[in-house]
Amino acid sequence: MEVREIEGLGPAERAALFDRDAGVEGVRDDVRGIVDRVRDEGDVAVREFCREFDGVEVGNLDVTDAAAAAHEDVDPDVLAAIREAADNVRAFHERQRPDDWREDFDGRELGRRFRPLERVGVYVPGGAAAYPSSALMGVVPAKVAGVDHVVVATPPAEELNPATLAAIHEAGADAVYSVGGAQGVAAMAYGTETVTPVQKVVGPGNRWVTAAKAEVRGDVDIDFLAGPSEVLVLADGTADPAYVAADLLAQAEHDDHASVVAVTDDPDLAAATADELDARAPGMARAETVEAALANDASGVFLARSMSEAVLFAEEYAAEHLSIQAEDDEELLDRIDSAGSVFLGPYTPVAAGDYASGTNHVLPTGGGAKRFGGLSVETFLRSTTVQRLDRDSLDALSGTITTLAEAEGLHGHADSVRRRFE
Ligand SMILES: NC(=O)c1ccc[n+]([C@@H]2O[C@H](COP(=O)([O-])OP(=O)(O)OC[C@H]3O[C@@H](n4cnc5c(N)ncnc54)[C@H](O)[C@@H]3O)[C@@H](O)[C@H]2O)c1
Ligand SMILES: N[C@H](CO)Cc1c[nH]c[nH+]1
Ligand SMILES: [Zn+2]
Repeated sequence: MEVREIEGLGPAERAALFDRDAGVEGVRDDVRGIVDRVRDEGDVAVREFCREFDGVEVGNLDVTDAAAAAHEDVDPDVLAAIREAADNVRAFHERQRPDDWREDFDGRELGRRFRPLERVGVYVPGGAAAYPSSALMGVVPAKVAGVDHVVVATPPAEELNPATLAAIHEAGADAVYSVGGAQGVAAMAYGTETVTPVQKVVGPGNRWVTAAKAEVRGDVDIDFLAGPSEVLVLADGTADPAYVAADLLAQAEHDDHASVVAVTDDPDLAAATADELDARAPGMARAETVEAALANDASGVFLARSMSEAVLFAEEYAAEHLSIQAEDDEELLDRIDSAGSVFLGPYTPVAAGDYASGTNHVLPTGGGAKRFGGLSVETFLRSTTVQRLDRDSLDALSGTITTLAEAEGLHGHADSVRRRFE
């Protein structure tokens, strides 16, 4: 792989890096057709798309019982790993649960309370790879938030992946449907004869899933666009090129459209990382996918003239995962605001957060981290403000309210205050 200097990047190269969309826009028209048909035709369309895109004749779309059975039968070592990961994810997300509060503000009692959504849909991917970990990342926080009915949609297969089913059951999903891709998202958003419609669709997926979430947004709520995986490793000369390359290769194996980047001010590290990528990619089990991801125009190894230039690059990229492998990692982190999830130091591979440390791996891609954060307990909550004023506190505020109300020409508002003092 060629090392590119940031200084020499032209406008088209910068746009490919910083306005990347991982092919999502290119499938928007196709996805609109799929979503419309599922909304209009329900299970018939779902079954047809399962046949067309997954090559599977789906009988019963509802596989909730199969998930319970898989939980009984799955390899005990896999179940133990699922349970430990679920415990860690639960512990981290319980820490996020906000408390209701009321406080006195000069005699005005004001507060906020939080209530869970009632019905949410979690997309659990499963095309090119199996994703039991994504089942935990979507369902566990929803249950911690107190969502009553959590449904899951996951792609069909001649034989559904037992670890994915077991994780869905372990996480506490209430219903599981065997439908993936854009049709899975649409089924949860609009409901079908079999699938219960939900208020919010969350979860990661490939470009068809991501385009479908963009399509249904507005009719139902969504979390954000969590498309093909991304990592940016910000490294200085102290980093080990084998670790830097390993973190890039790990995310590259998700999808041809994954984006993986290393940025450093050290020419030797840049060259060694590029060599390591070239040496290791061809031998990987998913070599074709890895090589496609490394070749895409939002991926690469970049040389900065200074760590300040590298930091600016990382900020503009706003990666889903930001790994900092450098001596002054905390100082560099202080200078970056935009990243989905941050991994500090040589012994914090992105894979730790992908599976088991406890943080959520459903994270914004395509620069979404400039505007919002990843999946959390708040994703599943709505907040309501509450207030109580007494006669004295209303009296103290009445002049301000009536003056503003009259300035707006809304005399009924002013009158609703004055009447209380007549
Ligand atoms: N950003 C995040 O938080 C995050 C987390 C985990 C995984 N991911 C990403 O999730 C994705 C998982 O992808 P996957 O493919 O393994 O599983 P997936 O479940 O996302 O997609 C599989 C579905 O894609 C649909 N599909 C495939 N080809 C199609 C076509 N030509 N036309 C229409 N639909 C088609 C099929 O319906 C299939 O069921 C990867 O891109 C991975 O990087 C992202
Ligand atoms: N890296 C993915 C998020 O982009 C999450 C994941 C699941 N399994 C392995 N990795
Ligand atoms: Zn991953």
